Amino acid sequence: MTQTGPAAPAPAPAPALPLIDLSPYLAPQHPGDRERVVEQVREAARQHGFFQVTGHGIPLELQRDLVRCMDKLFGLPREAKLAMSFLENPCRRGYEAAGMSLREGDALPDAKECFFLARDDPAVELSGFFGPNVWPPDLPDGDFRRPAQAYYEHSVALGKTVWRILLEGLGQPGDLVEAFAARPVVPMKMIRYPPHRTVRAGQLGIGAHTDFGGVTVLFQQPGKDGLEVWDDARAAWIPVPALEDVYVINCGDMVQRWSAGAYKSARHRVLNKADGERLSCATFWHGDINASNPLRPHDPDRETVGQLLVKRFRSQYSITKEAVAQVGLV
Ligand SMILES: O=C(O)CCC(=O)C(=O)O
Ligand SMILES: [Fe+2]
Repeated sequence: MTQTGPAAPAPAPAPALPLIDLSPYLAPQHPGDRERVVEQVREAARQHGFFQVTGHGIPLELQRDLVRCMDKLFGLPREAKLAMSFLENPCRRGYEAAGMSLREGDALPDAKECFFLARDDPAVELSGFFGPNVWPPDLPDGDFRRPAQAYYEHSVALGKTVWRILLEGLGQPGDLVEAFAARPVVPMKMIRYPPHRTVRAGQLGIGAHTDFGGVTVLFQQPGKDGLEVWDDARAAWIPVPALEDVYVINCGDMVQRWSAGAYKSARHRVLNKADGERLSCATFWHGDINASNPLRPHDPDRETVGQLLVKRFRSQYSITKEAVAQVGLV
């Protein structure tokens, strides 16, 4: 007779990030709709620093245009991409080749390649915080520039909405976001991860890191999984599925610091799990360069967005003396 012991415990369900519908906040139908969303976001940002959103207001057609834009851009010959190098650009707009980002502690640099853009201002101002974008000369405006800009504006609007919700979550008037958004610094990064089989053993798409600034609005190409978020409570990575029309939102270090830890800046990384390449696009909504902490307006620390950005980048890139002076750092 075979003895059957107690049934093995069922494996714990894979943890998942909260999925929040923003539409009751953007277009409330019932009393309490907005408050409920604010509460959901506050809890998710407290516990994980990351959450997924639907009902976000970015049209699906624009998301599809964005994928086409990225396909065309990263499909250009290597020389054409290198001719747009962000290292040659006073505003750090343009192309970053694979292998250029190495994080402290990682053995190998990131496998990803990127393309940076932001609002297309006519002239370089504030030593490169604002200025013109780089546009690929070989791609017609209708194939890249126009759809990329339209997408950019929508992702900027979503970032601002999330900031408003985060403010309300800490009991601040949502309208504080208007001064904070007077002329916000919002870089956008298009990213292509090569197929996993082509990268070296141990090389990550993007190594584990926290985002340094405000709110990140992340588009993932549908079906191209790879993003993982560190969960302190379980001491494990949470995989984040790449779902159509679902955005990932996360808080950066500035938000964690300015909220006195009420909102978390969580570590995350990308290991391309898709068969082929993986595309994503991150919009980093930092805030007005001269604004200080809107999450706790009585914070005695009056450090500004510009000062934090310069401090962060000074160690990484060659920030000019003028930029340091312009944000009031010596
Ligand atoms: O590509 C992704 O899914 C995440 C990208 C990311 O974490 C970043 O660019 O900071
Ligand atoms: Fe990130």
